[in-house]
Amino acid sequence: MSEHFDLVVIGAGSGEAVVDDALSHWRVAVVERADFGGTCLNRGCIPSKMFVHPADVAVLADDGPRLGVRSTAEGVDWTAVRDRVIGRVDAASRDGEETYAEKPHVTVLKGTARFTGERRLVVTLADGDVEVTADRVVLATGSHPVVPDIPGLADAGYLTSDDVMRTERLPARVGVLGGGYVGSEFAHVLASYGARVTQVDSAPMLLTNQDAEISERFTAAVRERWDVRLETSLERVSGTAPHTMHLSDGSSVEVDAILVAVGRKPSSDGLDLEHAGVEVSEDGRVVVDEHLRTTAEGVWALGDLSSDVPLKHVANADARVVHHNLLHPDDLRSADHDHVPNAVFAHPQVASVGLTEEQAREQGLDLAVGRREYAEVAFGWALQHDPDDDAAEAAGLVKLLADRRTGLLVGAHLIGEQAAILVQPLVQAMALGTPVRGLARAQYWIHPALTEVVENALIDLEQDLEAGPDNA
Ligand SMILES: Cc1cc2nc3c(=O)[nH]c(=O)nc-3n(C[C@H](O)[C@H](O)[C@H](O)COP(=O)(O)OP(=O)(O)OC[C@H]3O[C@@H](n4cnc5c(N)ncnc54)[C@H](O)[C@@H]3O)c2cc1C
Ligand SMILES: NC(=O)c1ccc[n+]([C@@H]2O[C@H](COP(=O)([O-])OP(=O)(O)OC[C@H]3O[C@@H](n4cnc5c(N)ncnc54)[C@H](O)[C@@H]3O)[C@@H](O)[C@H]2O)c1
Repeated sequence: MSEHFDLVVIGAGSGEAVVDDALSHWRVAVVERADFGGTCLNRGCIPSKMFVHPADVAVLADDGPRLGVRSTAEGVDWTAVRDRVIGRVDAASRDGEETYAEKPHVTVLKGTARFTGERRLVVTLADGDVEVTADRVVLATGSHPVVPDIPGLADAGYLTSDDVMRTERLPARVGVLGGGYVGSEFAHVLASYGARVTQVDSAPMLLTNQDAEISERFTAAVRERWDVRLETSLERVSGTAPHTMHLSDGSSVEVDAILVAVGRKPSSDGLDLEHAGVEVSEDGRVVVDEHLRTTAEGVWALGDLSSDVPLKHVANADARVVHHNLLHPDDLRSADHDHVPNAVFAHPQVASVGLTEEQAREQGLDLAVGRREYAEVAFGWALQHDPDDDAAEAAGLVKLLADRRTGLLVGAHLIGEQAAILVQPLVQAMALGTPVRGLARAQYWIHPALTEVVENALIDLEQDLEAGPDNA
C-alpha cells in the first residue's frame, strides 16, 4: 500500500526551503538520504569557508613582517579547526531535521527515493521500502563530485570535498587534482595549514572560468605559495599512503593524500527519472523551463540538479521560485539566472559577475573597459609595503566591462582583498540596469575604504565610454 502526499520534496539541501508553514494545509513528505542541509551546510560552502578563515589568518600572520609587524603563523591546529567546524555544522543539520520532524504537516523520510511511475516513488529507508505517491514532486537532489577513472587512484584511496573536511589529520603532502573552485580554495587551506601542496590541472591556467587576466594573476600569486602544474594530467597513481602521482609531464610526486576536485555532476542518476517522464540532458541535468517545471506534469526541479549555475545563492533563489509556483499555479514566476556573481575564497580572493572580456569580445560587443589597481587607491597603499610591492594582498585589480551601445555594465572582475564584498555594488548595478554614466558620482564612497577602488574603476570605465568606439 502506498502513502499519498500533496507534495514530496526529494533532497533536504535547498529543497528544505520549499517547505514552510505556508504549506501547512498540505501533507508534505521530505525525503533525505543523508544530512539535512545538503552539500552547502555539511560539506560545501559553509564548512569550507570556516576552514578558509583560519587559512587567511595564517597568511596574514606570515605576511606581517612585510608591513613591519613581528608575526608568523606557527601552524594551524587542524584537529581543533575541524572539531569546531564539524561540531557547528552537524548541530545545525540536526536542528534543521528536528525542526521539520516537529511540523505537523511534514513527514520526514530518511532514505533514498527513486521513481517507479509518474509521481510514484519508492523510498528505501533503513528498515525497508515505502511506496509514496504525490500530487506534486520537487526534485532537489543536488550534485556530487566527479572522480575520473585514473589507473591506481581508487586502489590508492583519495579524498573529495565530501570527506576532506572531516579527515583525522592534516596530510603532510597533498596532491590536489583540479584548479577550479574546490581545488583552489582547498589548496589555499591545506598550504596555509602547513601541508606541502602540488596542484595539477589539465588547463593552461587556474580558475579558467574567470576572466583570463584574473586567472593569470591568481595563478601567478598562488605559485609563490605552492607547486602548480598546468597543462598536466595525472596519468596513474601507485602506492598506498604515501602515494606516487605519475604526471603527464614525465615527473612524479610523492604525496600522503590526493584531493580530487575536477568538477561536480548533477545527482540525477539513481532516481530512475525515465519512469517519471522527466527528461535529463546529456550532462545529467534535469531539463526545466523558466518556471522550473520539468517535462513531467506536477514535477519541479531546482538547484544543482537542474541549474546552469551550480551555486548556493542560485539554488536558494530557485527554491523561492518553486515555493511561489507551487502555491500560485495561475501566476507562475520565472527563475532568473542572469547577473549571478561568484567568488573564490582563496588568497587572493576572486569575485566576478557577468561576461569575461573574452566572452564579450566573442559576442562582438563594442566594449569599454575600466580598470583600477588596488595599489592606486589609499587603502591599497595600506596593503602595500612600498609602491613597488606586488605581494598578493597589494596586487589587487578591479576590471569593469561595459557595452558602448547600451552604456550598461556587462562584466565585473575582481581579484584581491575583500573581492567577494567589493563586487556587490556592481552586481546591483547590473541587476537593476543602472547605466554606468553617473553611477560613481551619484553616491558617496567612504574614504579611504577599499570601495574607492570600485569607484575609481567606474570613473575609468565612464571615461572610456565617453572616449568613443573601441579600437581594440
Ligand atoms: C566544497 C564546496 C564548497 C562550495 N562553496 C560554495 C560557496 O562558497 N558558494 C556557493 O554559492 N556555492 C558553493 N558550493 C556549491 C553549493 O554547495 C551548491 O550549489 C548547493 O549546495 C546546491 O544545493 P542543492 O540544494 O541543489 O543540492 P545539495 O545541497 O547537494 O542537496 C541535495 C540533497 O539531496 C539528497 N539526495 C540526493 N539524492 C537523493 C535521493 N535519491 N533520495 C533522497 N535524497 C537524495 C542529498 O543527500 C543532499 O542532501 C560549494 C560546493 C562545494 C562542494
Ligand atoms: N566559492 C564557491 O562558490 C564554490 C566553492 C567550491 C565549489 N563550488 C561549486 O562546486 C563546483 C565544483 O567545483 P570544482 O572545483 O570541483 O570544479 P570546477 O569546475 O570549478 O573546476 C574543475 C577543474 O578541474 C580541472 N580538471 C578537470 N578534469 C581534470 C583532470 N582529469 N585532470 C586535471 N584537471 C582536471 C578543470 O580544468 C578545472 O580547472 C563549482 O562549479 C561550483 O559550482 C563553488
